Amino acid sequence: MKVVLVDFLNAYPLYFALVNKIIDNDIEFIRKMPSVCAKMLYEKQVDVGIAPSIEYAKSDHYIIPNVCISSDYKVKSVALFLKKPLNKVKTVKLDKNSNTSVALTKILFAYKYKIGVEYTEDKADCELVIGDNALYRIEHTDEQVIDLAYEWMEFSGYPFVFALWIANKKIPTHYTDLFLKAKNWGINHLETIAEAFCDTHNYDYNKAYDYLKNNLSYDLGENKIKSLEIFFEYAYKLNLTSKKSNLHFLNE
Ligand SMILES: C=C(O[C@@H]1C=C(C(=O)O)C=C[C@H]1O)C(=O)O
Repeated sequence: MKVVLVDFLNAYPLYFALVNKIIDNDIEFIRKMPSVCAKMLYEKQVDVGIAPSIEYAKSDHYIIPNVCISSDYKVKSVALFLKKPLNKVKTVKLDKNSNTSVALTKILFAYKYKIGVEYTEDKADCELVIGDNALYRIEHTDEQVIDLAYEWMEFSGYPFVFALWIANKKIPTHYTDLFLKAKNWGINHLETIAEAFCDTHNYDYNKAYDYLKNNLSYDLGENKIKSLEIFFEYAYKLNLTSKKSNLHFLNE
């Protein structure tokens, strides 16, 4: 079993216990940026992966139930950094590590802000940044920062789901059980995880812990499933996906 993992602090709680063999397993792990996780999963270079949620809507894959990377209010690490007031923004630079937040940005500009903008890879009036890069940038910027989980909550009324465990084929329940056990271990050991991250990254422990505890959540309950359905509907409406997506969970 080959599994690709998102190499951001926000994903650590889902796999820390597996990668460090706190929970015994025979899985081969690779860590990549989210957009690369999506590609590897799609090209079947791996069997399972943590991948941007929008990828599910582009595939005929399976969602592993009861687990995701989401935010119930503000996520902190998925943000627009503005050089101008929002109503003056004409160009938006996207983050090439992301797929889901790129789609979310496009949906918010089209349907919430109702501003026509040009998307670019170059310097722009406003920039989408995700993950650890966003956590660092927030510390050192005087730009206006717009939190995209908060914006989605205001727009849709639901907590946003950034990433899912996705399998590109049916896998034995033994493995889905391992992923759920790892999540449960992770959410009960956020101190250990924040500490391990700060040992290898130049980041403050209290901030890492606060981020994991208060900005992120990992259960995939009914309101988050509803949120995914609404997100996929808007993505389809905006031609970001080519089909209307029904959610298929493993072991159902
Ligand atoms: C919350 C975040 O979620 C990430 C955002 C993703 C995306 O935009 O495609 C994919 C995986 C998540 O780990 C973040 O990186 O800040």
